Amino acid sequence: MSTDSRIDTSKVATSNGTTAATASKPGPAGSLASWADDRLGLATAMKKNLRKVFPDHWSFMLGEIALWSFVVLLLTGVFLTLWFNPSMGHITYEGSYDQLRGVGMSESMASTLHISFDVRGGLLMRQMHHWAAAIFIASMMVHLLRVAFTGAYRKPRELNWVIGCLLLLLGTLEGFTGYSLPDDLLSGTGVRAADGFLKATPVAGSYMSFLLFGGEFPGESIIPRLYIIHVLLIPGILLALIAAHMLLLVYHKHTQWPGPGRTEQNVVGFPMLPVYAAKAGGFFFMVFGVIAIMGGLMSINPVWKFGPYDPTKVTAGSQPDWYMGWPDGLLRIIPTGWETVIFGYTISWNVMLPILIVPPLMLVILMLLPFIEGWITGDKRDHHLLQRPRNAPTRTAVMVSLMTFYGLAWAAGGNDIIAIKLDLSINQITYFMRVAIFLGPLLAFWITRRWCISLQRHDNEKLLHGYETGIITRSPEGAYAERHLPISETSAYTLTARDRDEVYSVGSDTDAAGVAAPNSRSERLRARLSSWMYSHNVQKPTRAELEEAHHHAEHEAELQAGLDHPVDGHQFDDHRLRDTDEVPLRDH
Ligand code: HEM
Ligand code: HEM
Repeated sequence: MSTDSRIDTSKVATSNGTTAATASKPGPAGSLASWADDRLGLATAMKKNLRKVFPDHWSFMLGEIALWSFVVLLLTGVFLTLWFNPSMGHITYEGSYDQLRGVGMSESMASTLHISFDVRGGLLMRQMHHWAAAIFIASMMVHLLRVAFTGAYRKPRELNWVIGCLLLLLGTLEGFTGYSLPDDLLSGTGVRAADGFLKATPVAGSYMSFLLFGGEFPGESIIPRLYIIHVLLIPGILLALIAAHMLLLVYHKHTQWPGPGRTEQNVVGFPMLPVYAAKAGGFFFMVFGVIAIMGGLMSINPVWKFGPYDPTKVTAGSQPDWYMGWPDGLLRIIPTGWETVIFGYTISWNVMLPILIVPPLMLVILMLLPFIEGWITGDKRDHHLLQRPRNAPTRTAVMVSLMTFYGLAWAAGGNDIIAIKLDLSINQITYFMRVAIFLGPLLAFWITRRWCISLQRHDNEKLLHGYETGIITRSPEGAYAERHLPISETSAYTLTARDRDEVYSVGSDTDAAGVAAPNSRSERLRARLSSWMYSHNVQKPTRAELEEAHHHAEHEAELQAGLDHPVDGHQFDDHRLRDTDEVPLRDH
């Protein structure tokens, strides 16, 4: 309190252009704060933001895991730079790891071994860095799914979604450049694959490879270059984008789940200070702690077992880091020999499709999702209340379909491991995957959509007839019936807190003078997509239906009078439900 009022007073003094002394004499911290505020004017902004309210839900911590694991990456990464030597200069290893003594290797590999065996806490830092990288990218992906499945990417958060997609891309590249640095057999195999992918680019491929490697592969420049990309270029861009991501988050305010008292206009939650800051701070230490335990107890990337890179060797069962697995999987199942020769240039479809075409296409599709959805629905309203996945069956199904494609491609990346563990032929796995990668996503789409629609139907059942109690009663006529009791007020609110779907329809194709309306073809497409998107969705019951069900329930209760639990007739009272007949404002 006292700091607040002091900051306030000094602000007034500055804006009046006077240097009048403040009412009470500030302590050293207060003076410093006033001094800084006179020059930076941060007090007003800080005051507003410290009172900022954040809604609470477990799924909102996924973005935080990404944030805190990134901080761990920065901290451990800086430690590693103190000892890591990004040089391809050739030396003979003479360090303390017995089995590799006398073996020729690059200085970067030798320094990685040095960090692992001779630097105090070095192996812990390396392993923490590597585990943090795996967790960073995993948490980003699950966070992305949370955002997509709840419709949080709708207006006005589309740009933050796009920034998120860029973060995912850069995070993946950062991971790849990172595990290429030690120059062990596994990382060298990855770099050689990257060289092959570059060279598969039509026309410019060999020039690009020559530029990146500073001549023929592997050359002497690649590790120092990847090092600068890894410790300076990408972290710099990541930091800037994460800052933009957070600023937009504060500007838009966080979304919230619908519930009593929560509207599109307010945010219900805890203030930044003291509650949210304490929770977030505590959560940082938990993420740090988990990564430290993993780094301390679980071995990851034991480069001394792989040995130094040698272009003539590839270990059996080499696997990239998990997030690189899916393009590798596509590469493993694509039929070989798909090539076209045009004007003497070879176009290698078998490399281009799985690496240069499909993954970038997936990224573009991902980035465009909110824009495509917004265009089809014609919905231009701001959305701050989240949707349950079942209430957007087509969106949910599209996401599950994309996940299935990703999952199958990822599993194909481990075809050798699956073959060994399950004692299968690698060819059988390859043939299976070639079919599954097309059929799986379609099937997943269909099942998910039907599943969501069934859940919607189930919700309506609960609203109209209450929940099944499991109590079976027998009427005087001998008929058996299950007792239904009304659901709780909060559940009733949650189930009705959604808008009706409005199918987009095209007006007349021609105007009064018979002139074709502009874009009528695209408008027709939009209307068709919109009706496909919403078809079969179950809309929430109307007020009339609810009242009808309510009277029916009361009637039943009267009939069953004398039973020990009277049926609560107030389930559908007005104040307990969101107005079910509310028609959302729509601006096409
Ligand atoms: C470096 C990686 C990332 C960090 C550190 C990060 C961090 C965060 C945090 C802390 C939040 C608020 C808490 C929460 O909703 O979980 C958030 C929200 C958000 N993030 Fe991320 N995120 C990252 C990547 C992504 C990705 C990959 C996407 C999607 C492609 C994304 C899209 C969003 C959106 C749209 C919101 C607003 C959600 C809402 O208000 O409900 N972010 N992010
Ligand atoms: C999103 C951020 C980052 C990711 C995903 C990431 C990922 C990785 C990975 C997977 C490795 C291989 C580790 C191993 O040897 O097992 C690595 C190595 C390394 N990283 Fe990072 N890193 C990130 C940020 C940073 C930053 C900010 C720095 C330094 C400022 C840094 C410095 C290093 C160094 C020096 C190595 C080589 C040391 C070694 O391999 O033992 N990293 N990184």
